[in-house]
Amino acid sequence: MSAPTDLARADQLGFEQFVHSLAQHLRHTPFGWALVLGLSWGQAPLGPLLLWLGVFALVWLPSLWFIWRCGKRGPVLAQDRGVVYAVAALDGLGWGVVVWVLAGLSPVLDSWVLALLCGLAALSAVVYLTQLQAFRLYLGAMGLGLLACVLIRQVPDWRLAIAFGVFALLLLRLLQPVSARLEQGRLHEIGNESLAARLSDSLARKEVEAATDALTGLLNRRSLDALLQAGLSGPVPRQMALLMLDIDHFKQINDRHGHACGDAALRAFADRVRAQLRDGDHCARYGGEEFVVLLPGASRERAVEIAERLRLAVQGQPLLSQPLVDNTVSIGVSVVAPMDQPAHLLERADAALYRAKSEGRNRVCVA
Ligand SMILES: Nc1nc2c(ncn2[C@@H]2O[C@H](COP(=O)(O)OP(=O)(O)OP(=O)(O)O)[C@@H](O)[C@H]2O)c(=O)[nH]1
Repeated sequence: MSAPTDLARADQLGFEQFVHSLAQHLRHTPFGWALVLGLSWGQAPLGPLLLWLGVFALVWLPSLWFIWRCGKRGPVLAQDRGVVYAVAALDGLGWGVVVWVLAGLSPVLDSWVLALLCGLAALSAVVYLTQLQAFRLYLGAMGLGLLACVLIRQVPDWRLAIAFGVFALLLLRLLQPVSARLEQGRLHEIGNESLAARLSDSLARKEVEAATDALTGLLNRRSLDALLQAGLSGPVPRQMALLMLDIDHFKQINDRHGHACGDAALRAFADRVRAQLRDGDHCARYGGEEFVVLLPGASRERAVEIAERLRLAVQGQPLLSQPLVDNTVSIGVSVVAPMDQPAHLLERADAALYRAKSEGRNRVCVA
């Protein structure tokens, strides 16, 4: 069972395909006129033929323009259906009234007119496959010209009118299952599209979840490992510095104000650090109240400068004001050395951090 939105979308898609095909169909109308002129040349009076052609062309030109414009701006079923269907009906009528010009002149011409109308109807079936309602109008308008001629002028023979009617009904009957199958196909296509969009959305969400720390929104340890690995994987490792940050006396926040307050302090700390970094620098939560900042391209001096800036940014303003949480941060700095593996860089920064803690906290130490 398809959702109403899918059905509406399938209808709209069918309509778009129809307008596109109708535009092509109308562009080929002059070939039909040439066929009529060529085959009835010398057998039908030229005056009525040219009059038919002139009037048809007067209707055809604005129809073609409208359908072309509609196709260009993107047809909208609810808005354009009326005019598009009117164009279809006028096109059918244009061909139907050719009977008035050609019928009754000779039995051969009468049969030829019937063959022309049936051939046109069969050719147009492909165009109208997605809009059978419009096809009914087209065939009805065509048949109307024929029927009016038979009723009023008694030409061509009734049998020819009946033959066209039977042919039109058969054609519609044959098209119905094909058209229904096409609609099913469109529904499947739309269903597949929305499924693919949902899957790709959820995959993107899962990828973000797998790469980030849920509490702070920073990169998690897995992403940090991948970044380090990528940074150190070339034959000559890229210049890079690593800062390991640890909030001083963090345990006291939990002990005094509770775990939720500790979480809020971690989030505030993450925001504070993030605000100090440039695009291209990375910040990850390494675990607990330990964070790592990766500074691609940074020298030892630059890394120390940034670490000092981070330290002052934490010291300068309480992490939380209600309740007051005013902790400082200790930072260990390491820079990439030849033959370094990610673990080496982390170990050196950790050792520098340990030194910063043991020397009294709230300071930056370099490995
Ligand atoms: N609220 C909260 N607390 C955490 C989280 N992860 C780790 N902690 C707490 O962080 C505290 C870390 O304490 P310690 O390792 O003793 O370090 P510290 O109190 O910061 O002391 P120093 O690092 O020596 O300055 C522990 O109490 C952990 O329970 C977390 O996600 N949320």
